[in-house]
Amino acid sequence: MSHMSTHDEAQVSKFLPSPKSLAIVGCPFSGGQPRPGVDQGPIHLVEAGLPKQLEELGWKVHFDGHHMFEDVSAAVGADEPIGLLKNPRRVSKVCQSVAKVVGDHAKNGQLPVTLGGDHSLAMGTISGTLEKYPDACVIWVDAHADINTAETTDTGNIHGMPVAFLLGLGSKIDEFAWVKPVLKPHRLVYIGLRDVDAGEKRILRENNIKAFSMHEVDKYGIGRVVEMALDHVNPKRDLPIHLSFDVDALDPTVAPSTGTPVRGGLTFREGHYICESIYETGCLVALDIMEVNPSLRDAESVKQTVAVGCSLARSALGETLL
Ligand SMILES: NC(=[NH2+])NCCC[C@H](N)C(=O)O
Ligand SMILES: [Mn+2]
Ligand SMILES: [Mn+2]
Repeated sequence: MSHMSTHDEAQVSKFLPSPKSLAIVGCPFSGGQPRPGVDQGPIHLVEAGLPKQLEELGWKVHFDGHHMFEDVSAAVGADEPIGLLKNPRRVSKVCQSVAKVVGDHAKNGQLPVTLGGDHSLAMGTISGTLEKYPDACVIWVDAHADINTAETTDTGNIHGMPVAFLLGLGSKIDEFAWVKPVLKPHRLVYIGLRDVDAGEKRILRENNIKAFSMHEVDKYGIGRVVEMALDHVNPKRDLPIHLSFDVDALDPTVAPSTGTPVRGGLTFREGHYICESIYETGCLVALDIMEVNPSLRDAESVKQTVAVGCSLARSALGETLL
């Protein structure tokens, strides 16, 4: 049964030194989208006990407070839109500083766990990861593709655009010149998509980007989908993996407190299965948990969404059911 071996073998990391060590990068930032409150996501995740939960999984956990970005905001001042793009300078500066923090942790041999905050932050986290691991692949779990360019965006919300910046798509914007086109289309795969704009569908097609929408999850089941996704970006399971998890990939009944919920999403188990399987590869080098917004919906929904954010992180970092 060697083909079924991974689940019961304690998988050691292929890229991190031991003892295994992670750094929580709390990013209370909401400038990539219009709804206030998503900046409180990381604060709630930490207050719910995430650092201690990860310690209990055997990680040495570094957390020295959230990154407040005050200096950045002060330096930016008034932030007029550039074309349709909202808060462009603030988003750019914050992501640039996140890239530095994440990159430094990665270079120290720590696994950065970035807590959002809105998904524009992934422009920073993935830039940081790729600086240390240039051949890393990205698994993007989301209801949305977040691959709009300055030309295709309808909303101007930059949390719908980070992937385009990382791939170097769309017109160049001076304020984002620090974002290098470090990600290659064949090193990116999506799981969970179900609300993709027309312009984004064209971009996915034209760039041959592999995506497993909810249609494929229904058709093949999550087990096959994760296997096919890994076979696409990491066929030999020898490349580092950056997992960027937007909680709106989950069905709104599972993760209600998020800014752009879309019905028909991943079940609780499907979401956790993705995280568990990626941990089992031994290739995970960075994790993002994004778009928890504790100011949306009722108190019970908030508690549920924060708890699910914590449990996704635990699953990606080694928690098993048995
Ligand atoms: N990270 C997210 N929740 N993104 C939602 C993006 C929605 C839409 N496609 C937009 O560009 O505005
Ligand atoms: Mn999303
Ligand atoms: Mn997203």
